[in-house]
Amino acid sequence: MAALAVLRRSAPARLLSGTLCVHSRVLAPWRQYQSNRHFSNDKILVEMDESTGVAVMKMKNPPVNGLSLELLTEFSISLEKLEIDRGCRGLILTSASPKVFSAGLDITEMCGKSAEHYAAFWKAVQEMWLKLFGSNMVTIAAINGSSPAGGCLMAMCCDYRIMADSPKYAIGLNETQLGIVAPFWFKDTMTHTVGSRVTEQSLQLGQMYPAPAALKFGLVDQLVPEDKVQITAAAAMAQWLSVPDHARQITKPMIRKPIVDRLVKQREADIDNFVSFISKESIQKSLQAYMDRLKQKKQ
Ligand SMILES: CCCCC/C=C/C(=O)SCCNC(=O)CCNC(=O)[C@H](O)C(C)(C)COP(=O)(O)OP(=O)(O)OC[C@H]1O[C@@H](n2cnc3c(N)ncnc32)[C@H](O)[C@@H]1OP(=O)(O)O
Repeated sequence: MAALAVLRRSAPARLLSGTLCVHSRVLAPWRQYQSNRHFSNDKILVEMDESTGVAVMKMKNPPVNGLSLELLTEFSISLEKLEIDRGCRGLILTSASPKVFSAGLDITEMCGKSAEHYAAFWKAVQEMWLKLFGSNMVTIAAINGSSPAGGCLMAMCCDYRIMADSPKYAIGLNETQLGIVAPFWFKDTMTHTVGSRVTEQSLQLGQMYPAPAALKFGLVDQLVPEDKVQITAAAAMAQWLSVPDHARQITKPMIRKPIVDRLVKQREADIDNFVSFISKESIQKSLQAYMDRLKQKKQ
């Protein structure tokens, strides 16, 4: 079954055998979507180039692309659509806002809300991670601005990261600076990207790295001038897509599946941990103080 799934993604419909072409008729509803070159909802815009099989997904939640429940939900639905679309082989993830890729989780979703809300929010964060980190497609992050915490997580989920070459833009998992703790799967994702030693230090210090520093230890793979980020991502994607899909798609989970499985096994416990941690009065105070500091910075 797994091999069939891989084959179904890797071969364009016209190259498939009779049996699989019958499947394409069964899947008529998404073929309707396939004919659209663009689809968008409030927070996510997708532009699909059917000639290359590459979708560009833009987060659009101004001013800073905070990962709200709404954005995360739309993100997962959009990614799911692309994942089952046999015409789509690659995803470029970027921001519709200049200067910020994503400010990470929307802190207002974690302040002064009910336990039910926190649980729903955290489930959506998990879902985003499971879908993006576990994607069968080639995923490239075109990081066109700052990318703290959850924004960095999203970028690290991708197969390749291209960032705007400016010391004004920083990336990293800064959770401890907010008085909160990145969960084990954020840590696993960073370890997967840059190794244990850098992760240990970065996570404890909640360190944000200007783009040039991030390149030095492999948190990002390539820096290019800000106005070249998208075109470079498209070129890198073409290179990744020159590898036969079936071989690449069997290789990727050899490394990622054990990491995905760790969260899958502990999803409910991880939600309970988050809800109990974030509901603590001391944590709420800490987040509120951080939000106040962000606002004061402007005055
Ligand atoms: C407990 C379990 C672990 C949970 C794991 C948590 C993961 C996370 O992702 S927590 C979020 C961490 N994110 C940050 O620390 C980013 C904070 N933001 C910034 O550093 C900056 O905003 C920036 C570099 C992303 C952009 O800077 P700039 O262009 O100068 O924009 P402003 O700082 O003026 O922000 C504009 C506006 O947006 C509000 N805001 C910024 N970040 C967030 C956020 N993450 N959530 C909610 N709101 C955010 C900021 O307060 C400003 O609001 P107004 O003053 O009302 O305009």
